[in-house]
Amino acid sequence: MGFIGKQASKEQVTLWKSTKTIGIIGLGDMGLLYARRFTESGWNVVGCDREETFEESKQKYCDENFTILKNGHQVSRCSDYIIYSVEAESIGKVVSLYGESTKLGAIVGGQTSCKAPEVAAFEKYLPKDVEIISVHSLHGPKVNTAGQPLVIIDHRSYSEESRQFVDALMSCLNSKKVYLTAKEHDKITADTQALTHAAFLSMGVAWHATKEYPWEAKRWIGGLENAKINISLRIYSNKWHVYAGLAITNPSAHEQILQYANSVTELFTLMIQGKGEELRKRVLGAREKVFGHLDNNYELLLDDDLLQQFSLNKEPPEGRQPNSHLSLLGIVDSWSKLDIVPYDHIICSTPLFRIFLGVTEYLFCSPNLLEECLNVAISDTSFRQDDLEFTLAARNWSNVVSYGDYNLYRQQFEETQRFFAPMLAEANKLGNEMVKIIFQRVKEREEAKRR
Ligand SMILES: NC(=O)C1=CN([C@@H]2O[C@H](COP(=O)(O)OP(=O)(O)OC[C@H]3O[C@@H](n4cnc5c(N)ncnc54)[C@H](OP(=O)(O)O)[C@@H]3O)[C@@H](O)[C@H]2O)C=CC1
Ligand SMILES: O=C(O)C(=O)Cc1ccc(O)cc1
Repeated sequence: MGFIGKQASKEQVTLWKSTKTIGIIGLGDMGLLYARRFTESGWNVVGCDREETFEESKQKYCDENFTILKNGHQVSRCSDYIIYSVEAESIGKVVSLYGESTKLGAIVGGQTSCKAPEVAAFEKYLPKDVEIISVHSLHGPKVNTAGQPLVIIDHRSYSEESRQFVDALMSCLNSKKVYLTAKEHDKITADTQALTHAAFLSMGVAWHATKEYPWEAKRWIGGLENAKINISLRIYSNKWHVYAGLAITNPSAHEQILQYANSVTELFTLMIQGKGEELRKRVLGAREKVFGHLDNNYELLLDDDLLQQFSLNKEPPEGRQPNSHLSLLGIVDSWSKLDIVPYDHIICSTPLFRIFLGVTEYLFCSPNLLEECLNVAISDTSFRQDDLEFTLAARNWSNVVSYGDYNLYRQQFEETQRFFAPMLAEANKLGNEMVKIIFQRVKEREEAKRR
């Protein structure tokens, strides 16, 4: 579906750059990323953080080429396109504060990860003359925006010119624009992000519970394990509210995280009951449903060798340690039960989701690997305690999300975050490298296909 008939002319964009103002409410990680990228491209940008921190913000951003204003009223009064980039939990409250100050005929959007509460707040608190075109960059603040998906939601635009203006502004990110409705966006992001985060958050809690740094223990060896460890730590190096908001505010996410907890519990139960045949049947059935459509020539996205180099251990042991991979069996079982075909969403996927899919695909589609994993699951007890902790963690995250308890979410997230704190900076560096190399590989492959 096209968002604009045709792009604005160069002259028009130059004129907008000299006459329009872009406002950003919330100069946290994502707001700052946008403010910098827009100013670098020649747009006039103003922004604010919470009013209480105005003096601090002025100091903090004194070397930047955008203007810091006192509060969202001032930003709203003078901006032609305003982006709310605040915590999902407080979007309603923040829009209720500043919405009425929006400049006559301006356009408003937001960066929150779930759009239902965001557009509800816009509809409730913005004057009717204001247009609503929202955005969502499907990546974290430290990822290069080029080539990453950027969702644009035209919820209430009144003219082609407004759409062209937002399109021209967003073009400076060089992201892949994807046009969706708010409802489509929330369903797809639940499918891709909710389960991914539930799995990696649970891994972190399980390692924390056994008081084991996985890169030190000699049991998580090999590329698949490196990917699990790096992504889990990457999530724990972000802010808790990003994951809490995304899961708690999205009703589809609740259902999916609950399914993940159930899948993991049921698979673990089959393991400890020694019901090998039943486990095998269930896992192979799920494989058929999720990966059955891939033909024999399908080239896997990732392999163990590629991921070997990304170990947090300075002297990683050689080889690969077989593992029951409960977290990965659980995800494919959940996709199967929820009728999710993860490939359908690749256009709208975050880097973490793509890596997760790559790792899962590798386990399920490489000859013998899944068989080995099922054998370990049934007959090798060395991962049982970890699998037990993992199951408890998955159920716990599901409970916290379904109760909508932000405080408990924060407490649990930050406890595990503290456990990993000494390694987060290093893990982030390595994770960035991993994301970059994998992204490059995908690009090369797409180019080769086109040739
Ligand atoms: N981080 C990520 O990976 C991604 C996040 N998102 C979404 O983007 C949004 C922002 O996330 P992110 O930048 O990471 O989070 P941050 O916490 O870094 O940024 C949010 C900012 O909004 C500020 N804020 C809160 N209330 C107000 C207010 N009344 N007026 C002005 N500023 C205010 C916060 O200030 P204070 O800290 O003082 O409260 C903070 O600086 C969230 O909804 C998140 O879900 C989307 C894509 C990726
Ligand atoms: O890639 C991921 O899943 C991340 O963890 C980063 C992220 C977090 C929140 C979003 O709304 C979009 C991307």
